[in-house]
Amino acid sequence: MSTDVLRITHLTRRYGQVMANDDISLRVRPGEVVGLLGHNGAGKTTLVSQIVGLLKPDAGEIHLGNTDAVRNPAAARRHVALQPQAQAPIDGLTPRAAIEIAGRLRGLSDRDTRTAAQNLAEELDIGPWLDQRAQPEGGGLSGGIRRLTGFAMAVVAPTPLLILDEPTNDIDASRRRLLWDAVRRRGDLGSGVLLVTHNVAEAERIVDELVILNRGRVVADGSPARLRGTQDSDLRVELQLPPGGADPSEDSQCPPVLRRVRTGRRILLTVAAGEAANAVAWATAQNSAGRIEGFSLAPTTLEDAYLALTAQSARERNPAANTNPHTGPLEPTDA
Ligand SMILES: Nc1ncnc2c1ncn2[C@@H]1O[C@H](COP(=O)(O)OP(=O)(O)OP(=O)(O)O)[C@@H](O)[C@H]1O
Repeated sequence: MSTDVLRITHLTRRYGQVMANDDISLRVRPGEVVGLLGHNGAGKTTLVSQIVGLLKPDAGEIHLGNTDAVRNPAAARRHVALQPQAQAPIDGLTPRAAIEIAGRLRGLSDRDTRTAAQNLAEELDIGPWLDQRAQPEGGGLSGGIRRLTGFAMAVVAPTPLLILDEPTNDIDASRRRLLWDAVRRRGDLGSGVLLVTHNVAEAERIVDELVILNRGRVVADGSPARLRGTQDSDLRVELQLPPGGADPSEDSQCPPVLRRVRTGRRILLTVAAGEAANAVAWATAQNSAGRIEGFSLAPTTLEDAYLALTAQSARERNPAANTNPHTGPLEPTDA
């Protein structure tokens, strides 16, 4: 008997010549928030579609609890709630009606549904719009309120597995924070959560584990601290190059660099905390000499590691390539 709410083993799915999912294995345990990160076209939606039974794998297994989701998708769907990347089709409804309909479809009583809708409106701060009707072509309600309503529809009745596909799209900064807290709370209340996102920096705060997909493959997985791969005290020096500028951090005067990633005209250097003063002095000199347009110093984040990992994977697959679909032009050089 498995205790995992989701277990995927050696999952493979092609579209013609495109290997959309290539031998993917991952698991989500009860109470765990697992972030699934990847560039556009990395294979995230293909993976989610197979978990919820909308697409058949070419090979591999998917289990939701002890239910084989490939053989028995209808039974598996009872274990999972999904907030898809597309906006929920709620035109003609108020958020309250949409959330209550979702609750009833999930088997809640009328009374429990009403209470759940009210509580979610408070948790997500959408009370003022709860009885405002969504109109066609985006009228009546903003994209952010529609997105939050979609989240509320997915979580109105707890499920063992919750899948959220880019849940923060369109949402303003203050409500985004409420939403991240609400996602974390679903994990703390016992659901396993698979969180699909591009937002590496914000996801880092709330996930227990991360799986990084690159061109259909898992290129790294583990806790944010492990994937960051640096000491908590390490610092990031970000350099902004002038148009056509060369990377000045290759010169011998630059303090020792633990990791170096270039995305377009932006260069991210990871340096040890003890090198902070040297790094500032060196960057100030580069700035005065016009080799960079500006710089900043900040703690390292998972984004630095993510960019380095996906760049490394792209380089291994195609040593001649100089681009990465996530970041655009990229010339990574890991120190
Ligand atoms: N119906 C389809 N027919 C052919 N190719 C497809 C189809 N759906 C997806 N693909 C291809 O499969 C790969 C994975 O796509 P997928 O939509 O799963 O990526 P994604 O990580 O969800 O991207 P995004 O972040 O842009 O939503 C891409 O190369 C995409 O072009």
